[in-house]
Amino acid sequence: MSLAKPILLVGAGALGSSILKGFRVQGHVTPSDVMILDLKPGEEAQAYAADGAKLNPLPEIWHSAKTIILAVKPQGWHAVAQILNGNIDKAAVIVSVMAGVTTTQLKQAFAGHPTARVMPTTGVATGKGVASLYADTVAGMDAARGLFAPMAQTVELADEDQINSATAVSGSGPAYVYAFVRALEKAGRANGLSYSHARDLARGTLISAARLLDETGEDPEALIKKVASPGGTTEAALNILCKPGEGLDELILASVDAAHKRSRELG
Ligand SMILES: NC(=O)C1=CN([C@@H]2O[C@H](COP(=O)(O)OP(=O)(O)OC[C@H]3O[C@@H](n4cnc5c(N)ncnc54)[C@H](O)[C@@H]3O)[C@@H](O)[C@H]2O)C=CC1
Ligand SMILES: O=C(O)[C@@H]1CCC=N1
Repeated sequence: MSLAKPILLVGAGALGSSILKGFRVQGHVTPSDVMILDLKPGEEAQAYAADGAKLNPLPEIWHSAKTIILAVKPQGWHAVAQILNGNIDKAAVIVSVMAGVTTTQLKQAFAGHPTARVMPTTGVATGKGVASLYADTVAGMDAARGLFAPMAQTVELADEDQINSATAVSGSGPAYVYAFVRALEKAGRANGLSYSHARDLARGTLISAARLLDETGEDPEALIKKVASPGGTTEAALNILCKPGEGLDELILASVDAAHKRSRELG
């Protein structure tokens, strides 16, 4: 797994900062390996600069970058491509984490550069994210792996179109899980728990359930059976939550379909 440095990160917002945190946690990229371009650098970008990263360096310096991560919004990336072009090394690998922007579009904007697409989760910040990778060249896939394999469980996609599905399931997925925790917390309060107890119980339930999923490797179905006693409280809840035809399965399917559709539109 080879990762060519220095790295130029364009966009250090929610995801860009998570990537920077993941570099720090895993140590595979150090602040001195990094240049950051951001119009409004936040806390993490500033902390990197304090530790030796170059923050908003002059364009002359961008030429030294061997790997360039594009982490701006899909709506703003054309402006970034215009600014970068002519100021970057022809061999630099372009790694896009942007939803929707296709390899064809990247290659039009960055002619001659190897490219890769990655759909990470913000969980890379802890060194334990999830990332789907797609590249049509060895150089592109090497860069994507080198950046993300140390801080994420990676899935390598052979078909670029599947990155839209990966975006809808895992890129956006953490927000679905947080929405569930929020709903459980609200329901706890509605059922008489104090604010702090409802909060602790909802969060703790997610974290302990996720640990079991991870540590046992068991299917959700088997784990559900271990919680739900026949005729018990869980079954009473699941009869509503998973009501055939109008329960969670249908709601998640419709939600993922909507995200998938939006991912295609963003390109
Ligand atoms: N937030 C997430 O969970 C995920 C986001 N993504 C993708 O990551 C990309 C970034 O998303 P977020 O980090 O959520 O957005 P964000 O809005 O938090 O961050 C974007 C950053 O880009 C900077 N920026 C904008 N225009 C710029 C320019 N011309 N030059 C330099 N910096 C510029 C902004 O100041 C901001 O800090 C998007 O394309 C999104 O599709 C992908 C997977 C997950
Ligand atoms: O909401 C979005 O468009 C981005 C892509 C996946 C997660 N956040």
